[in-house]
Amino acid sequence: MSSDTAGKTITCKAAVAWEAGKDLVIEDIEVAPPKAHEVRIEIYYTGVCHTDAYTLSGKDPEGAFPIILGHEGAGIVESVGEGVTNVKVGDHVVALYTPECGECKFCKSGKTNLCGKIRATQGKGVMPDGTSRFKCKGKELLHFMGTSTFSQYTVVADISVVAVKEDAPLDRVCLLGCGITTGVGAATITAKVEEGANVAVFGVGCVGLSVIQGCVINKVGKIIAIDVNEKKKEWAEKFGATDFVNPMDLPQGTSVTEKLIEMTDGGCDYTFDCTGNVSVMRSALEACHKGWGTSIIIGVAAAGQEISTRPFQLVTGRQWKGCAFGGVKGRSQMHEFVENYREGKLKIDEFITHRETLKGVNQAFQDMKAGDCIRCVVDMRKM
Ligand SMILES: NC(=O)C1=CN([C@@H]2O[C@H](COP(=O)(O)OP(=O)(O)OC[C@H]3O[C@@H](n4cnc5c(N)ncnc54)[C@H](OP(=O)(O)O)[C@@H]3O)[C@@H](O)[C@H]2O)C=CC1
Ligand SMILES: N[C@@H](CCC(=O)N[C@@H](CSC=O)C(=O)NCC(=O)O)C(=O)O
Ligand SMILES: [Zn+2]
Ligand SMILES: [Zn+2]
Repeated sequence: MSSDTAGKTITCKAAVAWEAGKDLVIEDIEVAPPKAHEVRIEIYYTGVCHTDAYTLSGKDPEGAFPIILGHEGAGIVESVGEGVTNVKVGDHVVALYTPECGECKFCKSGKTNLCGKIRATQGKGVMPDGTSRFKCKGKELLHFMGTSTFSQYTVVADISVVAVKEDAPLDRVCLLGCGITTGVGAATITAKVEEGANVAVFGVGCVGLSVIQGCVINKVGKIIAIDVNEKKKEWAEKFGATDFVNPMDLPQGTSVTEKLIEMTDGGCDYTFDCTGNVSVMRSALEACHKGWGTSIIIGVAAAGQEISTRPFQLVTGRQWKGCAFGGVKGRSQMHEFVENYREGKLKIDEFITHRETLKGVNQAFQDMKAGDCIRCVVDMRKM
């Protein structure tokens, strides 16, 4: 099968971030055809993640402008470049900001999902050959996280895309492109939380709720959710948290760490930071049980922020870890996530609190900051 547009430049709408800290602007952009080992995708739906807002804010050391943000997208393959064998025209796909080449030192290590093949160019906002496929008003636009899903058409490396079953709704499985997979994977793949373990999850957003979901899947014991927003208690409980702590409500002089240690008879087996706040990361580590407790950092902290603790915390057996995309290998493992959703074993629909059209993408960013939004899905084909 081939499309009428194959080999031609496509003009379409995209939300362009011209400058840090400014609203996105809906523009007509030109999207060049995919080169060898590249795939052009018509993006149907995209989620908006806090990492998009983080880069737009100007706090991301890798953030450069003008750029097309977005990394939680799903759509249909419009055309493929020479040598592409893993997807074909018409395939329903999810874009992967953590690619999987299967051949590099990282992919072959069996120890990580991070793939090294295109990380350097991806971080610079260009395709693996060092150039961009996007143009607007004669200017080149940068790619974001190898995906740029805030465009009606995008070009990605073939190792940055995975096909999903056609009956998996694109307006839902787009969220497997980041938040849900990240949280569930952090719990089940990175931490490998076990039955009966005591867990604390700091930050009850899409990522934190997904960690809770992963903990429920693995039948842990206590799941203590911590959030400064009282409204998140209901959300945490809906997803299976057994307890909720609002650090603002603790008696004067009691820290959240002390509270968690008291609630778990000496500390948690696993804690997860899903806030991106470095002082929360410290509390999460120090709430771990002496001798074996492990804390997983998921949240993305701004440029210049650093974590600290007394080395004694690690000397006495607590471990600090972190993961990107939950430790999930997108091309090998996405299928399992989609199947679990199709079989009713993985929640996705429940995360969608807001929907916007492409024109409403700035509203989606506002929604995200309002505190009552878990995920907003943008319909890229509606203006
Ligand atoms: N490593 C990775 O691969 C990935 C990392 N991320 C990162 O993960 C983080 C979470 O993402 P997401 O779930 O979408 O974000 P959300 O903002 O939706 O969730 C974070 C939650 O943490 C709460 N919070 C803020 N400060 C504190 C605090 N001091 N103590 C307890 N809770 C607090 C927020 O409350 P309030 O609503 O009041 O602000 C909010 O409810 C972000 O930093 C994001 O960039 C996301 C995806 C992938
Ligand atoms: N560019 C930032 C780092 C941002 C970051 O950590 N991104 C995560 C995914 S967050 C998704 O919403 C990630 O994949 N990290 C691994 C990587 O290789 O980028 C900075 O420079 O601080
Ligand atoms: Zn994300
Ligand atoms: Zn690789």
